[in-house]
Amino acid sequence: MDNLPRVSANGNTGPVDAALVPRYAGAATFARLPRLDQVERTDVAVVGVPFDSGVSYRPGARFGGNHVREASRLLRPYNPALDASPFGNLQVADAGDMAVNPFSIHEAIETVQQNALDLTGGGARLLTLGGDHTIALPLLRAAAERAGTPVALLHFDAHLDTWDTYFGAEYTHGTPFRRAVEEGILDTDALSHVGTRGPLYGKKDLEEDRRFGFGIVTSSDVLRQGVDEVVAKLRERIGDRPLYISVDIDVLDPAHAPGTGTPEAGGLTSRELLEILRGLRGLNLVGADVVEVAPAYDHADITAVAASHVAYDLITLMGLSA
Ligand SMILES: N=C(N)NCCCC(=O)O
Ligand SMILES: [Zn+2]
Ligand SMILES: [Zn+2]
Repeated sequence: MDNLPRVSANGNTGPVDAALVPRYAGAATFARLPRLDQVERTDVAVVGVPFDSGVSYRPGARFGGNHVREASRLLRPYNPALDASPFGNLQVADAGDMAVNPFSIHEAIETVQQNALDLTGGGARLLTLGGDHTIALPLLRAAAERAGTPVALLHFDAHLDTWDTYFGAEYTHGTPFRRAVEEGILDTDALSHVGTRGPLYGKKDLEEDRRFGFGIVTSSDVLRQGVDEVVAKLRERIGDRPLYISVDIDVLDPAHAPGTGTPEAGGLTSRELLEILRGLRGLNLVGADVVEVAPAYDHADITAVAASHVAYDLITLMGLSA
């Protein structure tokens, strides 16, 4: 362990104390937490996947993880919205980045799956910072293997990501959830998209998506029904199943998340997204990701700040899980 003063509780090594070491000093780990090699056990591992070879439009999400880590320096140890101290309830550590091959999507997918299994071997849960949405497939494979059963999926995104192929390619950022359904790793009674909007290729996209078992809460549903009604519907659909949450940051309106590769107008506010997440307290959250942060299109770290808070609330939820 380094000799930096940390905010620690319940035997868990916490973030470097911002009252004693300026929060902008030193190399960035998520929320200034210890690295994985600095702790003896881990309840939640935060890991980056610097991979964006699966994108269909603007690249750059390979730089997302470190951009979110930099923006996460301002996170504080107590989360009043959930009345919890996530880094005191759990040992959370930053596992660094997976060494994924940028020239072979197939090999990258294998690496993500294997690294996810390695990191969760001792019972830790994973919070992954993307990377493009392709990586959700191997992360779901690992989550289902660890859960020993297909998992429920709550998918926040402007897009369905249940398309079939692009240029004949099966593994892209627009196709992970179709592949996951085909592979039988998702519990098809408990699949939800939230925040969906924008033009599609055709009505067939929605028909196929429904056939796979997905329920959709569109971005306008969130506006018209409100957060509480949406949360109640999601909770009912998920029940006590092992749950994986995948957050494509483009679920947010481009005003709240400009730094992403396939932006769509009319999205959620960061407040709406955080409020929905906070309504999920007590569910059996087994893993989560925040993907598609592309710093080259970000301004004033707007997207990275939102993503870091989403990751923080997801970790808090892991500490409040059933
Ligand atoms: N951002 C994600 N994950 N998918 C977007 C795919 C949109 C498209 O190329 O049609
Ligand atoms: Zn998307
Ligand atoms: Zn997506």
